[in-house]
Amino acid sequence: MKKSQFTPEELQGMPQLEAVVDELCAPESYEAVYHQSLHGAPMPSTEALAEVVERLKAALFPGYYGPARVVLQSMRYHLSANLDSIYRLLSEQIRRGGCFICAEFANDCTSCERYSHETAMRFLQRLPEIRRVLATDVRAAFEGDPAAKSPGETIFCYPSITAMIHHRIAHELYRLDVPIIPRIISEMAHSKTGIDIHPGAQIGEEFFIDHGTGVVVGETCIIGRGCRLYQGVTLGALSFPKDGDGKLVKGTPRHPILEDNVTVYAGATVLGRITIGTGTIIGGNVWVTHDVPAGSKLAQARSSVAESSDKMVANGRR
Ligand SMILES: CC(=O)OC[C@H](N)C(=O)O
Repeated sequence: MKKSQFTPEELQGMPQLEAVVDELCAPESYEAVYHQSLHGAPMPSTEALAEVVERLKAALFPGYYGPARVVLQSMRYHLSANLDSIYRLLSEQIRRGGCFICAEFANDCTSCERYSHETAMRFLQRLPEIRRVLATDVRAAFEGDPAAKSPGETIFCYPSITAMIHHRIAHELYRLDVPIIPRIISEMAHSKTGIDIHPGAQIGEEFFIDHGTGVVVGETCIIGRGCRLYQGVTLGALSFPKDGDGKLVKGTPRHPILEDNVTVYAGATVLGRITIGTGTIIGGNVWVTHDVPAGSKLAQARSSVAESSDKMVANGRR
């Protein structure tokens, strides 16, 4: 007889494992956390979407991303093959996103196949405009940072450009009402850069976030052209209104509007549906919850100088 592969101790554990399985299979345990795929569509794949974004980066910035040796004579061939792959991969992910939301809300999604191909194509048709706007972000990064030695350095190295590539892709998919995929793409950039921009945020041309870590830009923000943020800036909501049933009201405009050429320095927090007028400069760590007229300069109170460093230490010890 063949010897059991399990030790006596392992076999003794089996009934206990079975009890765990029983509990996890009870409807009251899984109901709130179980996703049933619809029409054979599993959840969107983060791996496939990462490939879509990498391929889009190669299409938008040839030579910087994707095949390193792109020459002008071969660009059409690289691009055509790449766009063909993106079209197929993205259609499938859009289909999965559509089926995901239908499963969540028990909708009927019989046209998901046609919807996903049409939507992927409409997105691809926006690529030339996405590239045009991203080129203005690159210019803003190069012209806005004395430490940047060339526009190419910002394309290849700057978290702001990584975040904006993801954002401008995600925002177009969001505008096309694609469920969940835009958010997955935004969160990829968030993990990579520490910059958290909701795909719904409307951001004008020539946008630059210097350094970037800890920046948060909320869903209903509207940002004009030529704005600049530094690390740790929050453009957030001030309150969370609830409906008669005590449920959070979703989707209402609740984040700031920054008019053109606004600069917000490190650590500042700007909250609520307020308007920050053109050309305003908000200093580091300032907290703003009211409208600000154009051309304002907001600064934190100056920190006072201690009488002497000896005294500071002595006071600290007492
Ligand atoms: C950025 C921010 O305000 O976050 C709070 C919340 N997620 C909201 O969107 O309102």
